[in-house]
Amino acid sequence: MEQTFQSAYQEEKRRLDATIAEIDRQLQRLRSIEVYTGHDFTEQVLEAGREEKRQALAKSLPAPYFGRLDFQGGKDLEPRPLYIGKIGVDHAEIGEQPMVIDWRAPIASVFYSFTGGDEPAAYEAPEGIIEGMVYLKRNLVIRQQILERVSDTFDRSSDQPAVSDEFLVYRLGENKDNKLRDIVSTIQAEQDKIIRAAKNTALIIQGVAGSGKTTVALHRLAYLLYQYKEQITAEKMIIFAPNHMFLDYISNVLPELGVADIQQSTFADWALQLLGIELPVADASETLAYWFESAGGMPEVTDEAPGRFKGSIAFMNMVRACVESMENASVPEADFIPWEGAVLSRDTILHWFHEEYKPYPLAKRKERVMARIHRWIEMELKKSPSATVLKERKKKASQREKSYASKWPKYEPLMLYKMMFKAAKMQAGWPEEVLKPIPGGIMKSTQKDLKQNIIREEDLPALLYMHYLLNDITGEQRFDHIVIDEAQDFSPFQVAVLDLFVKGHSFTILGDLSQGIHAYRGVHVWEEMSSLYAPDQTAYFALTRSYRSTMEIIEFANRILEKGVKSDLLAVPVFRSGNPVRLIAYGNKGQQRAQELRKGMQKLSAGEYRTVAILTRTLQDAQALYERLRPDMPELHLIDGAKKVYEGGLSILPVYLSKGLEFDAVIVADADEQHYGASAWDAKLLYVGCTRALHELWLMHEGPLPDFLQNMNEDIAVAGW
Ligand SMILES: Nc1ncnc2c1ncn2[C@@H]1O[C@H](COP(=O)(O)OP(=O)(O)OP(=O)(O)O)[C@@H](O)[C@H]1O
Repeated sequence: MEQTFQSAYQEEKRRLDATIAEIDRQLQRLRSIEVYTGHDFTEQVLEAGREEKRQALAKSLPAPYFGRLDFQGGKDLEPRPLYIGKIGVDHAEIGEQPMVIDWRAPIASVFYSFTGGDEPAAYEAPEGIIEGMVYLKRNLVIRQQILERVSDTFDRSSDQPAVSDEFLVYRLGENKDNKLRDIVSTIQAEQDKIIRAAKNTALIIQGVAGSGKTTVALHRLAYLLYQYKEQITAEKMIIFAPNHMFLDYISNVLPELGVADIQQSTFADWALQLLGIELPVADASETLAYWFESAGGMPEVTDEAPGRFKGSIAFMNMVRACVESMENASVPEADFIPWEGAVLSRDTILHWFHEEYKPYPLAKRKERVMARIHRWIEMELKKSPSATVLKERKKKASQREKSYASKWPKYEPLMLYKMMFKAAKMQAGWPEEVLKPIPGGIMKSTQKDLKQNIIREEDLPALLYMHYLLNDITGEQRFDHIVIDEAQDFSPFQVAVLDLFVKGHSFTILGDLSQGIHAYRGVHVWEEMSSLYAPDQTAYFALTRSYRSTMEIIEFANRILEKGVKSDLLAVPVFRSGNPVRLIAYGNKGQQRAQELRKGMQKLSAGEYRTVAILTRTLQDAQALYERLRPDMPELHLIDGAKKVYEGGLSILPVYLSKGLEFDAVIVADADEQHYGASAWDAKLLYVGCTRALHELWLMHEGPLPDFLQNMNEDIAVAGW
């Protein structure tokens, strides 16, 4: 065995040395060509191509590839070793197979989709489906040109050929720093299917915590840019994530994959910028405090919660009806009379507005009609009997034209939205039947907000929709692709409105209903989103394997889902065993709480763990504990909603802000009945908290644990330090 390994290592070392020498040779050759700075277009294009190649070669030099696949496909007479890397490198000789194949190339899909067995593997080449046999799948760790590890995931010549998780487990066992990483070397078959799914589909991905949703979505962007390079550009792709800290946390993955310039934003920031509204969105902490910090647990969520109501398709329809009724009431009541004796009848203007310019959006239509009126005036002026009369008429007409235009309503979303909620306007011809279903409480609170120029996040879909109806969005302004992360917190109206801003329903929508702790505004079932599309416009994927945590942590979290959330969306762990979860009762005196948490954190961070977090039930708790712990732990970071950068190291944060992040070790500060009640929502909060841990999870409590944490099997959880 050792001998086989040694010979494999030697073989790969030779191949690596040869590859590096060849890449270096190509790079030196390109660098020796003088950079063209002249004005000849053809030369400029050639120079751009050379520069792109120089950069690609330089980037691939430290670690040209990470995998090898021995594949006999199509007309091959014997298996060919294919080396797969982040960047493809062509052979210097024309006609030779590439030295390194880009991980996104069709043939590389076999490296990911092959799951063992004697059946032929297949991939979709431009010329059709190519079938073949896999003989070897090998993972290689290369750092700074040094071959560090050779690991065979599948070898048909071995006694029991089966695909092993050994290399994946090795990778998952590594500690994490403050940024999410790429996973090109260990993408799993079910993830690869999502990454390579067709562009013009609204993909909805339900994935358990730690199943790689965020990571997969980012790899999908890199894949789309490679596969559809003639049709799409990075600048026209956007990722929506819940907050700036999360965007910072994921900010390394795309550059690692060689992708730049993809837009990344929160929905609110993007919407406000597009609308040209300079007001900030109201601080969400009031809303969060209402739902997360209420003394008696979370208030009941109904469809009349402001976020649920204003996020519904019913509300979208109301907004449309309002804009339509505005259209009918648009044209000023009277005829247009530029001077006594000349009349442009209202009927003619109505005809222009409602018939001739119907294809244009409202704001454009108004512009067109006013321009037409202007042309009509000019024609009429030509009929003037004398220069003096002409002068007089010109002056009058210009004043009356301005005054007529001012009677025309302003087509501006915020103003229209305010009108929609203004009771007085309703009586003055606003379609009452449309507005009647707005629940009284929402009507009142929105009127109050708008009077004070306060816009909340849940108002944004309506404002965007109004913007769309008034101005339309041209093909040029549309995105090529949109990614929505943590989509369970998005509303159907948000997605429906974003659909107007993207070409071909090209979406990656990913989330986890079990982590739906913002259910007062998000979806409760995925059908709320998939029903927006015809069946052939959407596809649904479920990811059930969880890669983040050890088996013990995943099993522990599964029990919370089963018993507390009553969900069957359970996670399947990768075979990576660690320590059992610890359930630790605080010492007798309540004031020892801070000391014991400090002790816990110090124990966990003394070893190899680089990121350790304390998760509290509320922000207030996190702030108070931070103040107590900081004097002895100056390296501790407090994460509140306003934080823009995730620094890693030691953190303290409320559990609801931990969504999307991960830490080597997690301490849940108050996992008792008093802090987490019996509701499914409390269980979801704890589920989110527990699933943040990669290697170690401790739950501290004072008094009894909630029901759903009791009677855990000893293999999964043990009591005490
Ligand atoms: N195929 C894989 N190979 C190696 N690591 C993986 C793989 N898939 C996921 N991971 C790792 O699992 C962890 C979880 O990934 P990610 O954050 O993308 O999951 P998620 O489904 O978005 O999680 P959550 O919903 O819990 O926030 C990350 O550390 C990621 O690197």
